[in-house]
Amino acid sequence: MTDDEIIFYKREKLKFNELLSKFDWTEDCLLKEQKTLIQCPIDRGHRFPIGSKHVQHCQLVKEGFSKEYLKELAECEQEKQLLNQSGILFTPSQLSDIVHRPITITNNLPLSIEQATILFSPGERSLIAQAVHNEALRLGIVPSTSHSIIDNQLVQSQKSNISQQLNKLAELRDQKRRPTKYVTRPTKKNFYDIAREMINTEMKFIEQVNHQIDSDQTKHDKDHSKEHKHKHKHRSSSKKTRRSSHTKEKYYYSNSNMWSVITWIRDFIAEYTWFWWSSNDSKSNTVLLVGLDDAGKTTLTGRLTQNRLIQAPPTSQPSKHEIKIGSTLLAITDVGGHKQARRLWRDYMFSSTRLIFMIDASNRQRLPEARSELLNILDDDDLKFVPLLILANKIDIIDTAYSENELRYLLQIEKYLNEENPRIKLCMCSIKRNEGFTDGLRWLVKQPIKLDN
Ligand SMILES: Nc1nc2c(ncn2[C@@H]2O[C@H](COP(=O)(O)OP(=O)(O)OP(=O)(O)O)[C@@H](O)[C@H]2O)c(=O)[nH]1
Ligand SMILES: [Mg+2]
Repeated sequence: MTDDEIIFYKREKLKFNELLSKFDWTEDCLLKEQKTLIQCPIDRGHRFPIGSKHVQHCQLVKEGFSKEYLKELAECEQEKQLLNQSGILFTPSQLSDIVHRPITITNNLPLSIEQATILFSPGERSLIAQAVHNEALRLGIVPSTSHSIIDNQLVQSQKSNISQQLNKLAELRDQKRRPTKYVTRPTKKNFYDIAREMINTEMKFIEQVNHQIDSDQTKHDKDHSKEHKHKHKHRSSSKKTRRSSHTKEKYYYSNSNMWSVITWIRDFIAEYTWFWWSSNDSKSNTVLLVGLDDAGKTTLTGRLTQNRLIQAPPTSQPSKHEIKIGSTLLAITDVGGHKQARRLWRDYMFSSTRLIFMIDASNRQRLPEARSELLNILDDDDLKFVPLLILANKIDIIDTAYSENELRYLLQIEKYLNEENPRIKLCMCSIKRNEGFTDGLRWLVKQPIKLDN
């Protein structure tokens, strides 16, 4: 099987399993236990192994116990009995007092369990059950020593309180973990990288010096011409020129040695290494993967390298991964996305020939932040020839995920996409569901690149 066929097969299998789980089936049920399965008398779509408690659960769900709120079977039975058979009637106004809100129903209690579930929240049901129980005790319908459903409900609500607290603590822990200190791993640089860096730094310095000299000179010229406007009209201009060249010479003199070394290195690289740059495959296929934290970058690298859904902690160090798209080998660097890490993006961009910007399409609050980071890259003149793939991830979260058209508009990337040969591409994807990104990656590797960006 080819890679594509394997991916297709896995994706279809995932969809199939999701479908099965909706009917409470599993693949195992279908393949191995066909003979031992029986049909559910309540819902004909359900099949279940003999001996399981499926029918009772199904009955409870039908009676109005929601699946999420499913309690122990015994507790449900107790609640049903109390509500249905106590014979205790509450008027709507008494009911309003119990649940502390206006009630619109016209008939009196006892409520059937279906009505109770439809009309009242679990908390309110527990208040009603408490009131019914108290009334039953008062009338002597239930013995005072009986184990009440209230106790069960208390236990139930305590259980859910504890799990809520645990969830909150877990959230807090995750929030605290995100802004961890960013540690940069020393990168291995070769001779050419070091030379390039030296040249860039020195050229910037010299440009600054030149700029400073020019602005000093202009200022000085203005003052000077004011002072000697009438007196030394002709002499001043020659002095000015001499002063100017003298100052410049002074600066150049202090840097002249360095300047000549740099010029020599630059010329050397330009003349003798063009072949090396253009033939070096790894250099021409270096991809930088950026995007806000929590967008799913590391999850993508897991998909690409291990072909499975990984759960990674927030990235604290840049990491490099090699993957093959068709016959092309790509070296993808995943630099984290939190604020400290973003400072490094630009450094890495210059040693990369292609970019991937990942967005969490389902996170509406953080879209403006993602847009501003994206536009920073798109508006950077130094990067205007670098092909950029925008992966809008997490479209499986259908409640909040933006559509492609909405994103094109909200990210303000229409103008870049409408160019004749756009250097950017937007792909809607879900790394979790393993879909939507392969086309984008293929497009990215096919883009022509300019090596000396
Ligand atoms: N629902 C959904 N969740 C996803 C998807 N992709 C990634 N996630 C989840 O998003 C969370 C963040 O994923 P990471 O890959 O760690 O995010 P990151 O961009 O590497 O974040 P940093 O390392 O902090 O920059 C994880 O909990 C993933 O399971 C997806 O396609 N759908
Ligand atoms: Mg990460």
